[in-house]
Amino acid sequence: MSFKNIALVVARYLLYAFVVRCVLIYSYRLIYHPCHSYPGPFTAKFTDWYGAFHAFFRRLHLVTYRDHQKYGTAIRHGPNKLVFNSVTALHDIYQSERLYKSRSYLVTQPVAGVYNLFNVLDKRSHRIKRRIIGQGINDRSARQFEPDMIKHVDIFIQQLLNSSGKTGAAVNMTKRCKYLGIDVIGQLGFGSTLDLQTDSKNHFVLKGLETSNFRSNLYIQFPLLKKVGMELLLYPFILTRQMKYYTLIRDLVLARRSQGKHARKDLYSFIADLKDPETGEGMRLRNLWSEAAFFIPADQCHQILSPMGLATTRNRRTNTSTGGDTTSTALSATFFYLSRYPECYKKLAKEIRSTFSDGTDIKSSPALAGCSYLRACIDESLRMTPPISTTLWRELPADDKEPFLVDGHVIPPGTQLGVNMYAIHHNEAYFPNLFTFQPERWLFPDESHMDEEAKLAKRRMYDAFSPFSIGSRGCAGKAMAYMEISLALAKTLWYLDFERPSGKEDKVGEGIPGNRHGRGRKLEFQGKDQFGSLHDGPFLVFRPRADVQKELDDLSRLESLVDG
Ligand code: HEM
Repeated sequence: MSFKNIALVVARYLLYAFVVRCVLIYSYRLIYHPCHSYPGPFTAKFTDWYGAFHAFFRRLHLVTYRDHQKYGTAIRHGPNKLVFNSVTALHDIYQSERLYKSRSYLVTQPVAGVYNLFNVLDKRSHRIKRRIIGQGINDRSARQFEPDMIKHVDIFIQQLLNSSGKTGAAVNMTKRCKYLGIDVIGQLGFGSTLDLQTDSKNHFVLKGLETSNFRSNLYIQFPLLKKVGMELLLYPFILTRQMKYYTLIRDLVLARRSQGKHARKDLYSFIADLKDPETGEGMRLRNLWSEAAFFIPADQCHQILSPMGLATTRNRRTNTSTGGDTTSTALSATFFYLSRYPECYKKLAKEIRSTFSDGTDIKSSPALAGCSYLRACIDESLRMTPPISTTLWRELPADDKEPFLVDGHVIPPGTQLGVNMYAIHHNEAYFPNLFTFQPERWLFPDESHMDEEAKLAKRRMYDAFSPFSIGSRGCAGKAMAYMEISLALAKTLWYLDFERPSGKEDKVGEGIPGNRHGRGRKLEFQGKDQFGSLHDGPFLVFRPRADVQKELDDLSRLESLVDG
C-alpha cells in the first residue's frame, strides 16, 4: 500500500473516531449531563458555540434576555452553564464564599499563570490585592484625586463648547465621553494622561480597546477559541497599534517613575506606602504599574511593561479593561436618555441650576450628594444600559460535593453559574415599565410614608440593581465612577444646554424598529456587549447658557493648565 493510501486510511479512521467522539459527548450532554433537565436553547445544550456565536455579534445580553422570556428564570446556556434571573439567585451566586470566578477568566491572561486583581481566582491572593488596590480607588482616594478629575471634566465642557457651542455642529457623545474617561483613568493610574480630549494623535487607542474587549469576551464565552490559536489570526492586525501603544504607555510610566512617590495624586501615591494588615505585604513597584494599566485599554500592557522590567512573568496584564471604558458608557447612555426624555432633562437642569450658584462649586459636597434627581438619572441609565451587560461567570469547584443551592436549585459541582446583568435589569418583576427611562422609580418618600408593599418593592428593586456586581468581586472603583459621572453631568448642565440635531445623525445610538435581534426599541441606547460595551452616539448640539458666559470665559483658560 502506498504512503498516500495509508494516509487516506488513517485520515478516514481519525474522522470516524472524531464523529463517534462527538456523538458520545453530545449524547451525554443531552441525556445524562447533570444540567440536562434545565430548559434552554437546543444548541446551547451541546456546545459553547452558542454563546461564542452571539458574543461574536455582540448581542449575547439581548439573546440571554430573550431566552429567559422563552424558557424561564433558570436556563441552560452552554453544556455546563446555568444562567438565573432572580434576586435570590443574584445573591446566592455573587455573595457565596464557595464559588470562584470562573476559570474562563484565565483566557484573559496573555501568559498562563499570570494574574491581576481582575482575573486572579485564588481567594487569598485576591483578598491581598483587593485590600491594597482597593484603597487606591476607594472614597478617600477619590476625594484626593477629585481636583485632577475636575480639571479633565472642565476640559470636557470646554471641548463641547468649542466643537459645538460655538459652531452649532452636533458632537458624537460616545467619542467625547470615551476621551474623558480614558484621560481621567490615565491620570489616576499614571499621574498623567493620553491627552485624548485635546490631541487626536492618540485616538487610535480606542480601536485597541474595542479589539481587546471583543477578543476577551469571545474567549470567556468559549475558551477553546484561544487554545486553537485564534490569537495568531488576529495578531497581525493589531501589531502596529500595539507598538504605538507600547511607546505611549512606556513614556507615561517612565515620566512617572522619574518623580517622587507623592509627586502626584495618583494610584502610585495612594498605595505606595500601604501594607496588607494581615500579611504585611506591600505592592511591589513593578506590579503596581501592571495593576494601574488595568484601568485603561490595557490590551498590550504586558508587552509594554515587561521589557522595562516593570512587569514580571508572574504579573502581566489582562486583555480586559474597565474603568475609563465603563464610565464613559454610563455617561454616553445618560446623555442619550436625557435627550430622549425632555421632561427628565428639564427636571435635572432645574435641580443643578437651583442647587449651585457657580460652576466651580460643583464638586463632592453635601450639595452634590443632595442632587437626588441626578443620582436617579445615573442609576436609571445604568439599569437600562448596564456598561457591563454580560453574565459574569462563577464556578462551583468540581471537588465541592456539598449540596449548593441557587434559588432552590441544587447545582452540580463544576457548573458555571451567573446572572445576566442586562436580563435582571429588565426583569418586570423588579422594574415595572422596564423599557421606559424613569428616574422617578429611584426616588422615594420617607419610609414612614410607605406601606409594606411599597417598601418591599423598593427593597427588591435595589436588590436586583447590580451594574457594579455585588460581593467580594464587585467593582472596586464604584466611588470613582459615580464621582466622575456626577461631575461631568452636573457641570455640563450648569454651563450648557443641549438638544438633538435635526439631521440623520440624530438616529445614531437608538434602536431600529423592526430589528429582529432585540434592537428594535428606538428609545433604548444600544450597547453592544463585548464584556464592556461598544456603542455610538448620541449626537447632540450644545449651546452655552447666556447667564454663565463669564464663567465659561474663565473655564476656557483651564485647558492650558492641565499637566499631561
Ligand atoms: C460605571 C462604571 C463602572 C461599572 C459599571 C463597573 C462595573 C464593574 C463590574 C460589573 C465588575 C465585576 C467584574 C467581574 O465580576 O468580572 C467590576 C470590577 C472591577 N472594577 Fe469596575 N466598573 C466601573 C468603573 C470602574 C472604575 C472607574 C474603576 C477604577 C478606578 C473600576 C475598577 C474595577 C476593578 C479593579 C474591578 C475588579 C474587582 C475585583 O475583582 O476585586 N471600575 N467593575
